[in-house]
Amino acid sequence: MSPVRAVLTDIEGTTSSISFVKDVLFPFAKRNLEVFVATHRDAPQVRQCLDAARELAGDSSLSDDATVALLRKWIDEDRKATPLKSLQGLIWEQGYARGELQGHVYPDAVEGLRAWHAKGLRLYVYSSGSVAAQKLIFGYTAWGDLTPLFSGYFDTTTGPKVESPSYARIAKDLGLPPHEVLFLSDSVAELNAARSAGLRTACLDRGEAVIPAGHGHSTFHGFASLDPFSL
Ligand SMILES: CSCCC(=O)C(=O)COP(=O)(O)O
Ligand SMILES: [Mg+2]
Repeated sequence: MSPVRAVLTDIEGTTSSISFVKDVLFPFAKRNLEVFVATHRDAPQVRQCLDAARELAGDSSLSDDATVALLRKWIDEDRKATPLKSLQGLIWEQGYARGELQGHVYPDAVEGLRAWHAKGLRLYVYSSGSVAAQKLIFGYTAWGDLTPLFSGYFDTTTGPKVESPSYARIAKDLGLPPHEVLFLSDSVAELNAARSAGLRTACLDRGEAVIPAGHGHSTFHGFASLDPFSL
């Protein structure tokens, strides 16, 4: 079988802690959403997010205030809705720029990504967080800006992470046969979808969440023991 040429990685639970996303990023967005929308409601990107949220909710007559309330509810429910994810990215951008947020990346993930990049592997991100948010979490880390390691980013505009056509689309975009792409995630539903599209897969079990047994994906507790060339 031909070797792995690219690694496509999830963020939350894979390169970065679930707790950082759920206990730091989401509350930050929830806390700042109302003021952010009030301050930027005329910016085209913000208007577009609000309109798209109303459309998703099936109620184009929702006021901005009601839409903000709905978005706050979606944050609590961890909805992977594209307009919510775009707005979160815009709010986090301010937090990173002001030094109120620092992107969490596990030290073993930093080392692994650097080593694989140095060996010529192409690295990509696929997260439910918007591409802008992905660039921020890797751009503002304790190790500095890690974004030069990555060749590209994919978010929910490519498709849901639990649907196999999304992975087929990404492999096509990379110009690689699916089996030359290794997908890393802590979500069995995502790994199953990637495997159905023909990608190689590895499950990250960092002990932060319960991962059901019997899924059949090679499992690793961090990047240190994970050699993409041996999978
Ligand atoms: C880009 S950091 C924020 C991640 C995020 O918003 C999220 O919902 C987690 O998604 P993932 O696909 O990385 O599990
Ligand atoms: Mg994840």
